[in-house]
Amino acid sequence: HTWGYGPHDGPSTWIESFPIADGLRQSPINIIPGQTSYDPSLKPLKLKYDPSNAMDILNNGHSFQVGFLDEADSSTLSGGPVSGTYRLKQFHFHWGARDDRGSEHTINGIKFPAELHLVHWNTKYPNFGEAASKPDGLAVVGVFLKIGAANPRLQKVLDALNSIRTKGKQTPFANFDCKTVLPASLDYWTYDGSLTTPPLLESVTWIVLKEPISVSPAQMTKFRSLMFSGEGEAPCCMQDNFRPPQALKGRTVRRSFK
Ligand SMILES: NS(=O)(=O)c1ccco1
Ligand SMILES: [Zn+2]
Repeated sequence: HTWGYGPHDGPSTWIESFPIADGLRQSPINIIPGQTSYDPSLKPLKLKYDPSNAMDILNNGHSFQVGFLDEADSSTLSGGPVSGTYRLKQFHFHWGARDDRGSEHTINGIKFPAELHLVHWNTKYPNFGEAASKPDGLAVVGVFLKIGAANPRLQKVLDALNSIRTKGKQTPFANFDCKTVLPASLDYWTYDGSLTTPPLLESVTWIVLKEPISVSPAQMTKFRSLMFSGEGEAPCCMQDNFRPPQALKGRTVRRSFK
């Protein structure tokens, strides 16, 4: 019985197998900008991505993810709220069945149609798996998508979805520069949180960008053309694969901008 996003295996049931679901630093959260604190000691985010590190694109039955070669410090995150160097492992998205929902983080209760997560692990640990179990092990950059003009920078990813329609399908995905999907501004909110999918490990320094990137309704339809289900199973559209906001439990959300 694996987890999912449906009525019988969705976010409200995850606590049964993953008791940390009710922990002190769970993600996502609702960000209330008026209640965040500007921290002048926060450094600018330093992101360096090597397009040749892009390896493959996979439908894992919960989302799709683009995987990166992480054997060297060629695609890294440093600066911002973290110390040390974090290597890019993968990026993926969360989205809704309709344009009025889909993001995991919310701003003043507002949901965006989708949210991009770029997942990085701290090189003080030997690999992603080890890092994922440490309180400073991971750093995830979250980028909101908002409905607007078609985003040409997403097209290469969207075109690859035709090859990974069902759960477990994977195909090569080479030469992709993640910088091209980021917004102009790297202003961010940051807080201590967790993975937003099981095992919900409390190892993530969240870095949520203030500026969204655009996506068109037609491009959103392409996201929704993926399947949670495997080939030959009853088709079940991949949509609403987001966890709702979790309790802040006393945490402070800092911002890098005035
Ligand atoms: N959604 S997320 O970025 O917190 C994540 C990465 C791996 C598992 O869950
Ligand atoms: Zn995610």
